[in-house]
Amino acid sequence: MKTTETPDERSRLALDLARSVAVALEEDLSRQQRVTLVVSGGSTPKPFLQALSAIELPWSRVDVTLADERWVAIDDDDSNDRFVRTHLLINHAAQACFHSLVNDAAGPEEGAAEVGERIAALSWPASVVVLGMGGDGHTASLFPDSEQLSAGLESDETVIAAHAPSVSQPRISLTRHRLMQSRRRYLHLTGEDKKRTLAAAMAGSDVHELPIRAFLDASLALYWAP
Ligand SMILES: O=C1O[C@H](COP(=O)(O)O)[C@@H](O)[C@H](O)[C@H]1O
Repeated sequence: MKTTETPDERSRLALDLARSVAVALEEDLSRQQRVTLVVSGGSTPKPFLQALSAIELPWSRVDVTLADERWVAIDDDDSNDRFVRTHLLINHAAQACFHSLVNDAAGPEEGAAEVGERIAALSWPASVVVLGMGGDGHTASLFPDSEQLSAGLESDETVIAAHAPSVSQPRISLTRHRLMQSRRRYLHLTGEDKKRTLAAAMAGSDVHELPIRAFLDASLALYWAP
């Protein structure tokens, strides 16, 4: 099915989302010393991260981390770490403190305990979590075909190691439990295909079929453009 890209609408959406996130961070920074911002990887967030980076804020008091990560070297093209450093930790946001979801361990199973401790030590609830969604209804690295999906949706750990036949690299993901420890949650989507997936998610209730369902509550702010 054809998806028509409309860059202007996507750029406007990214700017709207960036402004909304910045207002939220500023509001929390007026009441507390440090705030936590959780962002997603993938391709969709690039213009949002760039727009957010250009907004003036007391960024040195903002801790940034990821909803999920591929267990690859931080200079790998597929690294969300690299993605955030390239597109968010620039301009004003270069002053933010970034907390990676990877370490030197051989794989996410070996590395998860240390990463989880480090991420749990940030200021929670997070001010803002910005989620993305794949066409299969996954969010973060909570994939419908993953053996670790139940753990990701139900465990009270901070992170889980995740594998799925549909993706080539091992992953590490914040759990639903940790992602829900947030004052504000946004879902940032583009394209007709994702709109259809979201509509399907809204029409049913099996979180194992479409994991994004586990996050669809009245407080989730939807940001979509064609
Ligand atoms: O694998 C991932 O995919 C989703 C969506 O990515 P996109 O490229 O379609 O924007 C993302 O939200 C998730 O964090 C990422 O690891």
